[in-house]
Amino acid sequence: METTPHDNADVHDVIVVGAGPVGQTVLERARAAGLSVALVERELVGGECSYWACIPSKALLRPVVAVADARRVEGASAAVTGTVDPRGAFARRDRVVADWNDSGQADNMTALGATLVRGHGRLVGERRVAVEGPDGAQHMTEARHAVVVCTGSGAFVPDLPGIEEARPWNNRRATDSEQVPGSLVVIGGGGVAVEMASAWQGLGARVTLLARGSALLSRMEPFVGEEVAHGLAESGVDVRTNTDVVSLSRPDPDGPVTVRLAGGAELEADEVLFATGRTPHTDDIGLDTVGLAPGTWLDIDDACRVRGVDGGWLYAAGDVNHHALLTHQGKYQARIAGEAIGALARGESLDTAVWGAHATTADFQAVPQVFFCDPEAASVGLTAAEAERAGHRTKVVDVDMGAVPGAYLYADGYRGRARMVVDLDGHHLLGVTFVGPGVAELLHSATVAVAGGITMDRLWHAVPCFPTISEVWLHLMKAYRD
Ligand SMILES: Cc1cc2nc3c(=O)[nH]c(=O)nc-3n(C[C@H](O)[C@H](O)[C@H](O)COP(=O)(O)OP(=O)(O)OC[C@H]3O[C@@H](n4cnc5c(N)ncnc54)[C@H](O)[C@@H]3O)c2cc1C
Ligand SMILES: NC(=O)c1ccc[n+]([C@@H]2O[C@H](COP(=O)([O-])OP(=O)(O)OC[C@H]3O[C@@H](n4cnc5c(N)ncnc54)[C@H](O)[C@@H]3O)[C@@H](O)[C@H]2O)c1
Repeated sequence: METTPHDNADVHDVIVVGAGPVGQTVLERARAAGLSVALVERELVGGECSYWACIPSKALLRPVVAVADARRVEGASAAVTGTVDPRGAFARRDRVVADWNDSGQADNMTALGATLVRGHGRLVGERRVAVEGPDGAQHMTEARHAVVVCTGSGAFVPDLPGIEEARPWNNRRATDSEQVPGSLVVIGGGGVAVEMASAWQGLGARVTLLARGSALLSRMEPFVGEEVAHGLAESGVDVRTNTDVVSLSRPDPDGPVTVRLAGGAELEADEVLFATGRTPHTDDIGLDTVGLAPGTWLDIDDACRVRGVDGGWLYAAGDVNHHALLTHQGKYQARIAGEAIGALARGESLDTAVWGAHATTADFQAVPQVFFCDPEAASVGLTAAEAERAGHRTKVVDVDMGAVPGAYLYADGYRGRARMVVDLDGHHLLGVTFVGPGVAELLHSATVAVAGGITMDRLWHAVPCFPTISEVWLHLMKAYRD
């Protein structure tokens, strides 16, 4: 590493701000391209995903879904004699988040050859990042080639009357809590709401879910929200759609919270969780010093370069660009960005053609998503409505998964649905959706088919094993051809 003569800034090829899964992946690809990298992190190496989102939420859901699965199998159900043990679930959760200690992940980053700089990073003009350390000291860094913003997102909580007094949970308390509240009101109808309602009901809370829209998981096919609402209700969750929260209060700090609804009704609960979306971590990262508006999602081109910044040195990957707020999709963008930075550093030009090495094409055509509630919901690509809006001529094929032998062997009275959306001009899949127990691991087959543009004639030759749930593909293909 060298330093600039005028202000002793440390010079690296690449500076990555934010060491969540996305920043870590940029680092890995940049190192693979032979570039030196500084990784700036203000909190925990591993980000929201490792400590307060994907990992702990799935750790809390797994025992709940495992017990629900066993209860659906005659013979096995007799072995389920009690409820989920929250202490065991919390202990397992604590283990998988390494007790919120990031030394293992930090060591992995330095083992890759990165310089880890602890502190809050802010852009200071072109290719420069000032890092304010935990002790308040400023450390200046400068990049030869690129700065990559991977600062992620935080919970968005609406500014309702009484919100502060109510001390609501957000995704952090919903994933790191050590106690099961007697009752919990969950506000929202997206992924965090349905997963956390599933988890906390299974852990023993009485959960009420309040969604302001008419459906849950409204970005997926409409039948998904219906099936998930049915599953939540079966597990005991009180699901209410078309319900607007107007104010909250908790007059006694140790007492219950009151949630007031439009129309005048009130609900009382031990805790209230806002699962109402995300806000980008861009309000205090020096965007104004490079001509961008603080607090906004960062608009990027195909290779993840931030639009509106001259010179193409500023990149943004992960939640912060708002393409798809998912770890795997952010890591995909990170791989593309890392490869692009490496190619440009070698003096090569970029391949930003559709599905090219430096284009995030999958962000637009093949984003896979799984919600790990009970039942699981999984989709990739376009819904039927999205395909129609985009002007495709389509055939939509639906099947009842309960008729698939692998499914009815998996669970008695298996309840699930699948849909594929076929492009009638290209004869390939635009989107696939599954909802039902155990469908999460089916999804990658659909992702390969959608991203690969595999024709329906060739897909007819992809034989799913008997009797797996994957035979749903055969049912879909037969329904399509017949
Ligand atoms: C409850 C919940 C469950 C989820 N489950 C899933 C799931 O199962 N699967 C999935 O794919 N996605 C899931 N997501 C979404 C997933 O968590 C995000 O898409 C993912 O964390 C994005 O990764 P990231 O690296 O962009 O950001 P983050 O994980 O948010 O990491 C950003 C990092 O940047 C650091 N940082 C921020 N600002 C600065 C600064 N100025 N200087 C230095 N460091 C900074 C932060 O401290 C943080 O460590 C879930 C989200 C939630 C809320
Ligand atoms: N398994 C997974 O992959 C997984 C799990 C959870 C979350 N995530 C991702 O994390 C991101 C955040 O999830 P999320 O569920 O918080 O956001 P979301 O955007 O998916 O859903 C937000 C919900 O809150 C509602 N809402 C928004 N403002 C509101 C208000 N003022 N009052 C009442 N309701 C309001 C919306 O109508 C919507 O139902 C999503 O992009 C999601 O994909 C992924």
